[in-house]
Amino acid sequence: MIPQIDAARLHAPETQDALRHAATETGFLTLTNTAIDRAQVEAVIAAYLSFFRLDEAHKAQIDMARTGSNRGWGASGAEQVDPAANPDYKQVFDMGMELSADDPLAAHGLKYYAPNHWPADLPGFRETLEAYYGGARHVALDLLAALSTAIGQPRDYFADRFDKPMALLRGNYYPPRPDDAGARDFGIAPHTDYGCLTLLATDGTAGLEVQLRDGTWIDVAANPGTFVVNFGEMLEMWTNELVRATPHRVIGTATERVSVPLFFNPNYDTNVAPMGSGRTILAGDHLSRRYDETYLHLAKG
Ligand SMILES: O=C(O)CCC(=O)C(=O)O
Ligand SMILES: [Fe+2]
Repeated sequence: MIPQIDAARLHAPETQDALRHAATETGFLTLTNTAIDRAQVEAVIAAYLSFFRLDEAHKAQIDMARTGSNRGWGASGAEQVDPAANPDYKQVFDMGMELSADDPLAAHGLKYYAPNHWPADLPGFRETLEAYYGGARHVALDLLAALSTAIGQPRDYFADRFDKPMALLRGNYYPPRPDDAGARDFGIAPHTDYGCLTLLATDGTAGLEVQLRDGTWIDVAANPGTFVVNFGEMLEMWTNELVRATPHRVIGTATERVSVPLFFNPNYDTNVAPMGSGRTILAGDHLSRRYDETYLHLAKG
């Protein structure tokens, strides 16, 4: 079972127990009662839908395969998260943190702090996403503060490591599963997320499946206003594999579906080597390696 966490009681002893269990056993939890209400989630999902419904030529203006950045539109087939499967049939729209050119971190991680690409003629789209992005980062950071005490670290362990976060907000659009889709075709193939923490909103349509430790897949659904949270490979490494990165997938159904993950990662220059190891592995370098394996246009480039 997936633990449920009340975001208004993150530091209560029973929540801390549930959080530790979620992070170290299942790798997934659902989160209610955050500062982001149902209406705001519905608004951001509606904004993404209005973008994905644009014709291809319009979206192609900000196709990341053409612009070469991981901002803007990713067409169906642009990513392959599992080398044993075909490229995912989902479409995506990505935006993230922008830093001014004179910021020392901007020089490093152009990929992570690059200017966003916005579609032309879509009123309110940018504002809706930016407002949601700000709120989602707060929710994610609060949850990390609670997680750090739940796993025996100081409450502020993560705080100043996430003040210029490589935080990517994505809209995933899954069309109805194509009639000719086969066993190697997925909305998103089985994978673990690369980063630290993923805060996912969905439109309430079923589709997400999570793999339990015995290998079975279970459905996880959340209505707008309830979030699904999971942990990624970077945090797994950072915490000496105390926190688990759990495989998940979307095969897809006859119903179209929108989901909105915030991939929440620390500042580019954060040392995410296993705690206590004395090694240095920069968060940005770690992430780059995994991105290069997944975004087909980066792998080719
Ligand atoms: O759409 C979903 O429910 C999951 C999406 C996902 O796993 C991802 O974007 O990494
Ligand atoms: Fe994922």
